[in-house]
Amino acid sequence: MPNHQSRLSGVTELIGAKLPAARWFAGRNREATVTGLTALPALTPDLPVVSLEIAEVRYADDPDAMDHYLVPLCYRAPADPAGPGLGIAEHPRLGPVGVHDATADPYAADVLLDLVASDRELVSHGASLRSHLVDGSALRPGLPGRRFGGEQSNTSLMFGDVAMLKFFRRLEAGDNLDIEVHRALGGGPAAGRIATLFGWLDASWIDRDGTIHEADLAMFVEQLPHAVDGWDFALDCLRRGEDFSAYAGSLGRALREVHDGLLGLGGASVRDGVEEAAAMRTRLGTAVAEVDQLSALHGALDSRLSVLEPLDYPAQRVHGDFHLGQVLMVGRDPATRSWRIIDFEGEPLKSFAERRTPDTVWRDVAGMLRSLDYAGAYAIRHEQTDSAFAQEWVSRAREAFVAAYSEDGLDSDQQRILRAYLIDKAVYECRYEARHRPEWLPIPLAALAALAGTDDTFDGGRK
Ligand SMILES: Nc1ncnc2c1ncn2[C@@H]1O[C@H](COP(=O)(O)OP(=O)(O)O)[C@@H](O)[C@H]1O
Ligand SMILES: O=P(O)(O)O[C@H]1O[C@H](CO)[C@@H](O[C@H]2O[C@H](CO)[C@@H](O)[C@H](O)[C@H]2O)[C@H](O)[C@H]1O
Repeated sequence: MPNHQSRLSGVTELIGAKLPAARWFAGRNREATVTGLTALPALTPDLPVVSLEIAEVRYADDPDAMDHYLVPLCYRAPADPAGPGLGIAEHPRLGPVGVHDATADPYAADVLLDLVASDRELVSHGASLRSHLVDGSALRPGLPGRRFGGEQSNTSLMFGDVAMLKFFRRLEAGDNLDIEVHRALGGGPAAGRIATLFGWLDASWIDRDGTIHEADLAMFVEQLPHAVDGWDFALDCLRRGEDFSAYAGSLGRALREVHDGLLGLGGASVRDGVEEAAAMRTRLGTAVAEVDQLSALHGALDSRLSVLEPLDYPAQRVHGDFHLGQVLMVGRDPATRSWRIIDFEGEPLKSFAERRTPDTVWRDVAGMLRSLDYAGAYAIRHEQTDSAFAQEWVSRAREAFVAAYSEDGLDSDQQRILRAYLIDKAVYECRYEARHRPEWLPIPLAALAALAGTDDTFDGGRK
């Protein structure tokens, strides 16, 4: 066994006990065990020791499956004034230590900034940790680090008002999709639609079986100024009674520019309508098995998907999980503020291989149309917004988004394709809501009831 392997039953057990409750742990509803914890080369020689560690996770329901999660730690003396952190554990080299979450530790934040602000490789016992600096021009020494407090599925550190370091929690073997897209679009015509990439961290390590693993660990980007999440921005408009169509139009143009840029990442291919309809039917079947309320719509939705079968249509790299939470309105001045698109990691319920496969741009268009519908439905259900106003708000926003995205409007095939992807997205949402937020399930269910109707086309904004 390579001796960089932590072999810390104490620390491994402690992390194993904490992991199931972590916001970022995707296996919360499964019986999961941390079967190993591998320390990458330490970032500091003496206590406090900052150490990025990789937890190997296995599942009782699928013994062949294994995930790797990134766990940034900071070991401190047990009597350190910072307290015990996650708990005290026995470290084989350091002895008893307080095990702290490095993403919540100001000293660790300084050390991490120092790492990402340089081009460096640290090597120890067959494991390697590398920082790649692409653009350090905005960085200043001593930028204070703090953990980002907003909603997210990974964990980010903010440095001053300049930079953001996003740690990917569930690691993907090889290149991370988000970094790949930011690298590919940076410097090109769509660069203004995304955050500037400052750099990234990657690593390789050897597990107990001698298998070599490689993964990207973190993305270091520009902190977008005065950024408001598109979901909050849209709901504020609804609350103020403000029309969203101009914002939706600029969002449509932004998506179009990003899609044009993404074409350069892997090029164009073709999606086979027969295969895609079959894949959507499989996903529908899975959702029906998980969500009882869907069974009444199963037959009608299944037959609506046949619309794809005679069609072959272009595919390329896309965003994959495009909704209002994945766009930020940036800037304070209403005259100059504009949209940025973030988080190109794709749908969390898909495998990494599926997320990388070229897809149709209509998946992203459908995602945003569904999201606009969600905003209106949420306002009606949870904020007592007038129903007629909210429905009109949604229709106008959806029409403006599609019109700006497509410039010349949709031909009849595109309308049919879009309709099928609206169904597929709402089916996905039913699974997502049933698992995470059952009280929101009526929103995609209502959309599916409308989409199960007999019309095969996308009727402007209304369905
Ligand atoms: N470059 C950025 N600048 C400022 N805030 C950002 C930036 N990127 C993301 N955020 C904030 O972080 C939140 C989560 O980002 P996201 O990339 O979706 O993370 P995750 O994949 O972990 O869910 C966003 O909704 C936004 O509020
Ligand atoms: O965690 P991610 O941002 O990758 O996306 C997941 O969570 C989203 C909810 O936070 C979920 O989006 C659904 O709810 C949104 C409102 O909260 C709505 O705007 C989206 O249209 C709707 O799909 C997303 O599907 C899921 O992948």
